[in-house]
Amino acid sequence: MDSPAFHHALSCAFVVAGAPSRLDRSRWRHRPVRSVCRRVRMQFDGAGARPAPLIHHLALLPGDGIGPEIMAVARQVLDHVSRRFDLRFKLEEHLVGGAALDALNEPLPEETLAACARSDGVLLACIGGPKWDNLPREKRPESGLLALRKGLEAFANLRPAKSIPQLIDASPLKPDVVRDADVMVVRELTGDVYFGEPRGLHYIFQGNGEREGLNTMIYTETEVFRVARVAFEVARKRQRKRLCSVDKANVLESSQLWRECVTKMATTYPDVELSHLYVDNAAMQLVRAPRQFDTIVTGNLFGDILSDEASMLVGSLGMLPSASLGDGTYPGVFEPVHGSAPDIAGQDKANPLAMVLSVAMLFRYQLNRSDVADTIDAAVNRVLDAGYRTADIMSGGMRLVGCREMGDAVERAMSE
Ligand SMILES: NC(=O)C1=CN([C@@H]2O[C@H](COP(=O)(O)OP(=O)(O)OC[C@H]3O[C@@H](n4cnc5c(N)ncnc54)[C@H](O)[C@@H]3O)[C@@H](O)[C@H]2O)C=CC1
Ligand SMILES: CC(C)CC(=O)C(=O)O
Ligand SMILES: [Mg+2]
Repeated sequence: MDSPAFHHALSCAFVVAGAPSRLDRSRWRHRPVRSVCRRVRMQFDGAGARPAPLIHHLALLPGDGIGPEIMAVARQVLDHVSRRFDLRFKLEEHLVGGAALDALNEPLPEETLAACARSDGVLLACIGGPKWDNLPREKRPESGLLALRKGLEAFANLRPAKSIPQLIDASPLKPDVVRDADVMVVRELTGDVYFGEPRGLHYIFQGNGEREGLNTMIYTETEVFRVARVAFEVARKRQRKRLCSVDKANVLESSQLWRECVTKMATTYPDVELSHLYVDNAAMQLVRAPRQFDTIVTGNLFGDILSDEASMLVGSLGMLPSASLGDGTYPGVFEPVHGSAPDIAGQDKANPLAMVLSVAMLFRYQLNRSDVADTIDAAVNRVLDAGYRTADIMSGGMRLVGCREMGDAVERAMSE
């Protein structure tokens, strides 16, 4: 699972037949060499000179709510990484979500998508908030997030939820239930009911004296095969090599197709043990006996819900990072699982660790630097060992800190 070759394969080598592109690449690829190639290219100062460090161009999207607070911590981590590993970053902040609506009346301005598309990796904090909740659908911050994922063809969202011994008491579940739980949710991210097709077939309609809301749940075979393939690859590299596909095939045609495609894909992966669960049962099993799960593959809607639920294996949404990956044409998006937490925004209460761990996933899955990722993961571990806790993971005898102090603690721990 941790071999550079595997992560390189995951982040850039999945060849997906028939994946339509919604970007005009020639317009946005200002630089001659693609991101994935840039990673392995050395830059030379001149004949006989020492190779200069690579410059990684990263697009940072702080977004809304607690977004700017946790993005500040991500920057701290990147600054430290830059010094310690002699890496050079060009960090560019761009607007998305409510912040973009306020400034430019668009939840995903074209320049933001273009900058992300030509970057070497995208770090996104979170978007949304009550201020924008009553806007028309296409003007909501959430539409900007969906358009970003779709625009970058980030169809596979890896959401690891691994119980952390130091946080066993932070989980509302019994220690005996969550201990050693280690689940990787692979959530399909650019299809399903969030992207009902044909475009425009989603509405609230006034007819016959009452309103009607409609969305369409659609999966094509191509969409299921490509995410299933990622999930089988992930499962294959894990120790237990088990994959559970979660659907609602007893009721939904799109789920029936999902199950057929995943089952077909399994013939290519005889070393991976495939099982199927209906989503209602899966939701119950996840809190009843989470250790039965290894890798889960599921659709966009079910994955959204199940991964928030899985955060309770660790203790807080504030601990869950994610990587949203495509076939390597565009960079991945590295983003916490949580939203903008308006209830605690601007109060220095947010847990920045999901964001920090998402930075680690950027190095592991996108920049092919598992050594840097390991350093960041280890620093988070040390900080928890030392007893630092934000309010969401606080338990008896620990040291309550705010977002900024947690960031400082991570930075110090990275130097140890
Ligand atoms: N990827 C994204 O940007 C997402 C955005 N959203 C948007 O976020 C807004 C709020 O949605 P909610 O349903 O409240 O979900 P949420 O994930 O923002 O918050 C749920 C609960 O978890 C807590 N929480 C979340 N992240 C935390 C952190 N890092 N540290 C400490 N506590 C944390 C919050 O305080 C809240 O009590 C909405 O506008 C929603 O659409 C929701 C989910 C994902
Ligand atoms: C706001 C949603 C579109 C996103 C979400 O809840 C998620 O990606 O987990
Ligand atoms: Mg969600």
